[in-house]
Amino acid sequence: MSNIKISTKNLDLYYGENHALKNINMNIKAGAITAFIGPSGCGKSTFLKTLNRMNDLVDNVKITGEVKIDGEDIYDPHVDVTLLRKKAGMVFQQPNPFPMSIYDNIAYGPRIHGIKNKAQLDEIVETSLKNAAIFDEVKDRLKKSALGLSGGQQQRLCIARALAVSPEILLMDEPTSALDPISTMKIEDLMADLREKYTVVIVTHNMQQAARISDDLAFSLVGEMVEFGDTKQIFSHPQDKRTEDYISGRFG
Ligand SMILES: Nc1ncnc2c1ncn2[C@@H]1O[C@H](COP(=O)(O)OP(=O)(O)OP(=O)(O)O)[C@@H](O)[C@H]1O
Repeated sequence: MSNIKISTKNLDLYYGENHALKNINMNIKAGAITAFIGPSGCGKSTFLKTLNRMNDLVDNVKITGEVKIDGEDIYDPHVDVTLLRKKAGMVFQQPNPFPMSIYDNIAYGPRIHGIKNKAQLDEIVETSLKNAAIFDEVKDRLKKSALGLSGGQQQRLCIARALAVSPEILLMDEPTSALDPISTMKIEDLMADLREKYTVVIVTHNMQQAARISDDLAFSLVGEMVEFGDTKQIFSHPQDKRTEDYISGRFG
């Protein structure tokens, strides 16, 4: 069990009357890529957001059960949510760079966490951009606006921004769905590089992408986790007829 980074037990989430997550029990491995697939509205994004308490920001949410990261209950009242979100960073579907320079986008998080030294910030900016495989494309324009980058570049910048605060977990909500195939490939290559160093949890509508990049796969339907396990195993021998129907395109 020592390589389990995130675990949920009897996790239920309600938006008002809407029972959006139903008794989710799973163990997410450290240093692996875990992908979530399932039809629109089945609760993939909701689940992802329970892992760094982004749902706290939504009115009328009720969460019961347990979510643990490194064995610690993240819903314990003593948890520092800012530190939790530093540990579990998020990348969204639409690239969302801040309206500021490329450099400042990356330095923003470290500055908030108290790093003021210029040399140290320079180092973090360069390393983060390199780790997100975008440094060479932007190194001569670090002081220019991030909004001048292409969509694919903006998304890699957002990944660099997430990496800049030294997270342990990356939560990625359909990170390539707004991107062209070449940018998608670059992000997939990047995720392969990030594997092992980070625990990556990704929501994707792209079944081929899930098959290509993930180690473990979860398939959900209307809030229920239908099947969860080794990606290759699920694609070759799904245990549940509903999973089989979904991955073979006979569903929805
Ligand atoms: N902020 C919210 N307030 C109320 N209900 C919500 C909220 N966010 C999501 N829901 C509801 O919870 C359910 C799950 O939504 P969620 O966005 O998690 O699904 P999803 O699987 O990520 O969908 P998609 O693939 O379309 O992004 C849906 O019924 C949705 O309408």
